[in-house]
Amino acid sequence: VRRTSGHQWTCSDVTFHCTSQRLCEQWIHVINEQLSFHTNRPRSLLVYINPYGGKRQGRRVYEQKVAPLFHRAHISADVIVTERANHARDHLKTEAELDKYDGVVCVGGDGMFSEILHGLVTRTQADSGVDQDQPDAELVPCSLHIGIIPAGSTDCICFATVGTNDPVTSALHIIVGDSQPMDVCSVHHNNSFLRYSVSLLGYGFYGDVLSDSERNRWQGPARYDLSGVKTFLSHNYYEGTVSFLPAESNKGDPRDELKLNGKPVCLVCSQQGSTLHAQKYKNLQGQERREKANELLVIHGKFLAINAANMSCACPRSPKGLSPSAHLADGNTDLILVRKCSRLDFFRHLLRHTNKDDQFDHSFVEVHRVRRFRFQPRHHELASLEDLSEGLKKSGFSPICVTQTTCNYSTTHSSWTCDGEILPHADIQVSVHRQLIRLFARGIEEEQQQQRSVFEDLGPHLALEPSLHWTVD
Ligand SMILES: CCCCCCCCCCCCC/C=C/[C@@H](O)[C@H](COP(=O)(O)O)NC(=O)CCCCC
Ligand SMILES: Nc1ncnc2c1ncn2[C@@H]1O[C@H](COP(=O)(O)OP(=O)(O)O)[C@@H](O)[C@H]1O
Ligand SMILES: [Ca+2]
Repeated sequence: VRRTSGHQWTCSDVTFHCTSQRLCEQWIHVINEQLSFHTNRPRSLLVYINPYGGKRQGRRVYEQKVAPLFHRAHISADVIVTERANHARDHLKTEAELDKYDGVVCVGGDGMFSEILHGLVTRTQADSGVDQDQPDAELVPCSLHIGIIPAGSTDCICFATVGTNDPVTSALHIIVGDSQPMDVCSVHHNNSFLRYSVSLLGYGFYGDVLSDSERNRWQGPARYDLSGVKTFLSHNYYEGTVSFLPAESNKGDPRDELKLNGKPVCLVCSQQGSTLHAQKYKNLQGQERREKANELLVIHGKFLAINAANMSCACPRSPKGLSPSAHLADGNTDLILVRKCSRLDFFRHLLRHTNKDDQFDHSFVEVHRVRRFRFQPRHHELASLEDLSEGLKKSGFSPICVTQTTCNYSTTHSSWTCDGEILPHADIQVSVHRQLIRLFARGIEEEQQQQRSVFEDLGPHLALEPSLHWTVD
């Protein structure tokens, strides 16, 4: 494996020249033996392909770019091309013989990943007798790793855990057996389970974009641009109450400039992080400790967007993501509240998702790292009445704003987008489950890490004797 630019990996060949046939056979034997010590590397995978994701290239991408690499790496793969939505989820939940596999691979976008996530997590809880309807249930982590071959529209989960949306790079991360733990949010409504989420839970702006874009799915990835512009012009805001349990103090702040975000050595995501915290925590006395651990903060307001980013949500549209310092595996999600503001201010904020400026540095934006939160929309009728009187006061606004204010009367509720799927309820409770799943990935590598050979990362097993004469093509 060779690293190229922009976090991409390619396959590279190494040719060994030996002085005799016997020596050559010895080397082949030793190399195969050493490779067999790499128990992390998968040998058998279950692959689901969504043929309709993104630009409908999933099948071609798998057959032409990924299957030949799996074959070379002696990985066997059982492939299922899905025939309907939720085919992969249902198969994983009830039928799949999971004992036969070292991992599950999805070829598609975030929606397809979400199917695999639901299939595996639900199956694991059912097998372990855990009731996922209980919001405070302690969920059992999944034993199988998940690999993502990006072939969807946004592919944010792949981008934010690998650093690029390239099928060959993802296939190579699977082949070398990389492992990246990931937090999963559970979403409940009135104490009954709705969905799991790993990337963005968005109410208001992003929820509206998703709801609108579903009607134009035939446009492929471009549907988000059209709906993005329409939703921005609508400038709808929504009233409600957000209550949340803040993260423990050692988990950093969403406005930190963290260099180790999501990396294997990241103290916040690793076990050391919890130990550091335990030490600090001991200093709090009994009663005070219990209060601090369960103190809910409550914020009431009118919001253009409420976003819970369980990871950075970096993607090609937003290379740093909605919350650049969010961790992949710290047990928290970053709750971003964008209050009602002018259209121009909201545009400035959105623009910062696409460049290096700090998107939280606005008076109308606040961000909190949280373990749990709840959102309750304001009661429909009350909100309509108040919006009506406010709309009249606003008659000095530009024509487009006046027209839209009229539209706001009927749109007091938005919808939540949950990794690109629309939730049926606005009143939700969300809890983060730390490191519930593991991906075949390693987080986005720093520049220095990228200079290293992937062989160095594989550790001492592949440190070949220097007496061998070899050339690299
Ligand atoms: C002035 C220009 C403003 C442009 C702002 C663009 C900011 C984009 C941030 C996107 C964050 C996306 C987080 C991930 C969401 C995906 O899970 C979801 C489904 O993905 P998939 O199944 O692969 O289609 N995608 C979206 O929600 C798309 C949002 C696009 C909003 C413009
Ligand atoms: N064979 C199929 N036919 C129709 N829909 C499917 C099929 N397989 C999966 N899906 C659904 O397609 C939706 C979008 O899939 P995804 O791969 O995320 O593509 P995109 O990124 O373009 O949204 C998901 O909700 C998934 O459940
Ligand atoms: Ca997290």
